[in-house]
Amino acid sequence: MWGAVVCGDRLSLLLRGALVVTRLRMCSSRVYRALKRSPRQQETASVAALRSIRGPAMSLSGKVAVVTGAAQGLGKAFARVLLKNGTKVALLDVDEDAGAATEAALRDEFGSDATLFLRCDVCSDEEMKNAFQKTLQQFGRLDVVCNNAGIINETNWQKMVDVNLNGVVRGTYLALQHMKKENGGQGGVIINVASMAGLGTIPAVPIYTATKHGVVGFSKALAAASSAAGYGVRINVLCPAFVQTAILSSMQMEETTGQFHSLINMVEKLMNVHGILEVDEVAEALLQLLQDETKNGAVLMMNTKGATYTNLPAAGDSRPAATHSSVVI
Ligand SMILES: NC(=O)c1ccc[n+]([C@@H]2O[C@H](COP(=O)([O-])OP(=O)(O)OC[C@H]3O[C@@H](n4cnc5c(N)ncnc54)[C@H](O)[C@@H]3O)[C@@H](O)[C@H]2O)c1
Ligand SMILES: CCCCC[C@H](O)/C=C/C=C\C=C\C=C\[C@@H](O)[C@@H](O)CCCC(=O)O
Repeated sequence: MWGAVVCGDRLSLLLRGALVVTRLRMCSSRVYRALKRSPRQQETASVAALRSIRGPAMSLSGKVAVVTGAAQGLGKAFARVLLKNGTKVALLDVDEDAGAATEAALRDEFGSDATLFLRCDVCSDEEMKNAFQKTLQQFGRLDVVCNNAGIINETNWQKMVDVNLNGVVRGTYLALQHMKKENGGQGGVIINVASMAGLGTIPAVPIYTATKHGVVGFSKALAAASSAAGYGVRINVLCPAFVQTAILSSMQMEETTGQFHSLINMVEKLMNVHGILEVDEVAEALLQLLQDETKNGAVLMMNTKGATYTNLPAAGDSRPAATHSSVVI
């Protein structure tokens, strides 16, 4: 009889252990790879690769962005890379303390007028609407929206669906409302953060997997609609593999009875295959999706081996999905 067994501490201890073992293994192999290449070669390879496939570049200087889930982790790294490129950033997050601390740190680094923290739950229509309004009041325009907030909680899966999928839909539609040209907006770009779990599957977290597949499908469909309607808004998806942030250690996993170790082993195997990225590496990929004006409906997946655009079929394209494009960064 299928039933869910909440594994709680034992499972998270096992996973933390797997994370530590994997990280040590990955560190040693990444150190080995890094040592094999000189710093210049390493720098050249990564910067040239990122630039080599970029189309005409959108300037970020003087632009305004909203980033959800910006108090820590990937969202904080996204906010920082945008600020480094001259963008003003509204930091939206439900965690008031972390958000205020991140705002203070980023103001110290980029100036008091560069960023604004707004406590905001992406599950709330009212709070999201108000946060977008306050962003426009503060900075006068809106050019970039990164719907990044997300959680992993297979126990309270309804909440996870609300944050990971409904929150992305809410942020995307608010972005369109303020940016699309038919409403008097200047156009812009939306980056929705999915995961490689949105392109394949992680059996240990089936509902998380579903939310990320939903983000990919929604974003690609709306990108095609935006293009057809002439909104002037590009919509792209970022699908990182594992990244060193709090989400991995904070998750509560519920799983079917009797497959405990096999599910954990699958996650550990995926970690070995994909490695564990640093947040700044993913932030560089975000820049590419933002600035490459040829990218609309693009899905950029990345792990420690590099980044690849996947060729998921566009709307109306009946050909089978060829998952990988030729370019690897
Ligand atoms: N870390 C990874 O391995 C990984 C891999 C692929 C994709 N992702 C995705 O990246 C995104 C960011 O995750 P992270 O790894 O930085 O996690 P994180 O836990 O470090 O940061 C997530 C942030 O979102 C905020 N948040 C959570 N619920 C919210 C809500 N209802 N409203 C507003 N803010 C909320 C949290 O307070 C936190 O600051 C998520 O969508 C996650 O699914 C993470
Ligand atoms: C229990 C850990 C949850 C971590 C969630 C976070 O989003 C990290 C995900 C990291 C990697 C996921 C990899 C999934 C890989 C396989 O599903 C693979 O089939 C994907 C293939 C995609 C493709 O080639 O197009």
